[in-house]
Amino acid sequence: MNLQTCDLEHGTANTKQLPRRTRTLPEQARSRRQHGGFHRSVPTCRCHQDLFVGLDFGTSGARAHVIQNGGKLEADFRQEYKEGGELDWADAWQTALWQLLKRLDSVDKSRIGALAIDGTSSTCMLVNQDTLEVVSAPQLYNATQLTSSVQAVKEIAPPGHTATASTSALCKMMTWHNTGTWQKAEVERKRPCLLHQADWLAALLHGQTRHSDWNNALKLGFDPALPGYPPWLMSQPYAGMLPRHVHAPGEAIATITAEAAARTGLPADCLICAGTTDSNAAFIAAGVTQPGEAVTSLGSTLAVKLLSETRVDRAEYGIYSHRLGDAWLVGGASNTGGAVLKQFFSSAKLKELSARIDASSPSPLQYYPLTCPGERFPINDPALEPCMEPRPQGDADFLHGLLEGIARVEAQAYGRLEELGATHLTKVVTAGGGAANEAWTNIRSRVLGVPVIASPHGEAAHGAALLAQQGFHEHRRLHAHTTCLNPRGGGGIL
Ligand SMILES: Nc1ncnc2c1ncn2[C@@H]1O[C@H](COP(=O)(O)OP(=O)(O)O)[C@@H](O)[C@H]1O
Ligand SMILES: O=C(CO)[C@H](O)[C@H](O)COP(=O)(O)O
Repeated sequence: MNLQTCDLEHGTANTKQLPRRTRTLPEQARSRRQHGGFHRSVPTCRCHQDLFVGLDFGTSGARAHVIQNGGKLEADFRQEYKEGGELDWADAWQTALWQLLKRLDSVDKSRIGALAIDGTSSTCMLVNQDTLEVVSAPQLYNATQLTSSVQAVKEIAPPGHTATASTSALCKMMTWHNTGTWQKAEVERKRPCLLHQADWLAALLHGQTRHSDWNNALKLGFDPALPGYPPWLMSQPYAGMLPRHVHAPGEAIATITAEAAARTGLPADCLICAGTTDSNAAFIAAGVTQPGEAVTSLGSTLAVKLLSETRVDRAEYGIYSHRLGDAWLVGGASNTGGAVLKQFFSSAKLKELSARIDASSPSPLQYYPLTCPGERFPINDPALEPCMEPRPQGDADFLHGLLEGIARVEAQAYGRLEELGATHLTKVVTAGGGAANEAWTNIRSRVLGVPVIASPHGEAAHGAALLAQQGFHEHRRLHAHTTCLNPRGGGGIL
């Protein structure tokens, strides 16, 4: 496999780093044509800009990583979502965005050259494409759609396409179509369009409303191999709702708007780059480059990504392939994970009980830990019931059963990928909150039968920052002497 790539660490071509991003010239030309090309204005040397920001919007909170050229951590922050009964997710994310950017005050913001955002996959909403106001409540990554919506997608998409999964962004678009949501918004002149969580948060900074990335758009039906939307999707009556410009992750979209620059203190020529999803960002942060190596994101949920020489898309198992440059990240996301543990134990209790577990001995308990009925992968069954009974007397034994149960789901996941033709698993690098648990790491290594290590950079936000760094250097290479400025006083389409 061609791993000739753009080195995420140093922004230069390298033969050992992640796969190089490719965009077809027609697409680039089309993009510029649609936007009348990019504005040449006062040249900015950018040589002073050597810091890059990654923002990760996960399930339990948001994080910011600021890195120096080369990837060394300059600063990092975590921002919990504001508490609230019926959490207004869009408001919670937006609040966390401005809070996180405010906390960058401790950094020399004039040195920040670019920023990228990752979010949870297929989390999306309808927004007003003129004002970015939210038109329909966000549907989260694990929100199972109406059977009628899923059936309608299965009638238009190829068999096994990831968009046919009951939680896909396309099934959410189909729900908004079948319930007349977008049509009603049109009549009310709310100019609706679909954006993913990461797309929308980035749009609040760059002011453009129809942009997404290969990874976020995958479960909407975007085909990263083209790259583009397939004819079966473009012929749908709601095709006009879809993001018009789908970028390779990390590609510079625009410079920050004047309003956002004034609000955040970021420099007027700060590039806002296309983002990705949280588990792809975690993969990038882990620095995995060899086929057969994999990254398990052990956060609120369990998402696995295997660097494979072959693409595998089998929605009946919840399996899909993301593209990263010329490589395929084959995997899926389970509803099991840390959120189940959080139902029973605080992080401190998890540490205390984990230290009492003998990881070398298998737990006799046969659990399938879930917070509620419904599983996406490796079993794609919206009605799958949790199995966490019988509960033993001792909490340490109970936790051992839960950790072992989640490890078995992980092993079943990787086993399924190999059964279906993905590259043989040789090593797992762990990201997310669970990576810190040594006992769990040892349990997982025993159950998986391969070495398991914690990612050197366990936070997805680090991967997003590497994407911003890559986008900055790529943009600088393409526009060595000029910087496009947003017609609204910030940055426009590049
Ligand atoms: N020591 C630990 N052992 C196992 N799981 C842990 C530990 N500490 C935190 N977690 C789990 O990590 C999860 C949070 O990880 P994080 O990567 O922040 O998740 P997300 O981004 O999906 O919200 C929580 O669900 C918590 O249960
Ligand atoms: O479960 C999730 C919530 O954290 C992940 O965002 C998501 O499902 C993983 O999907 P992808 O592989 O497209 O990144």
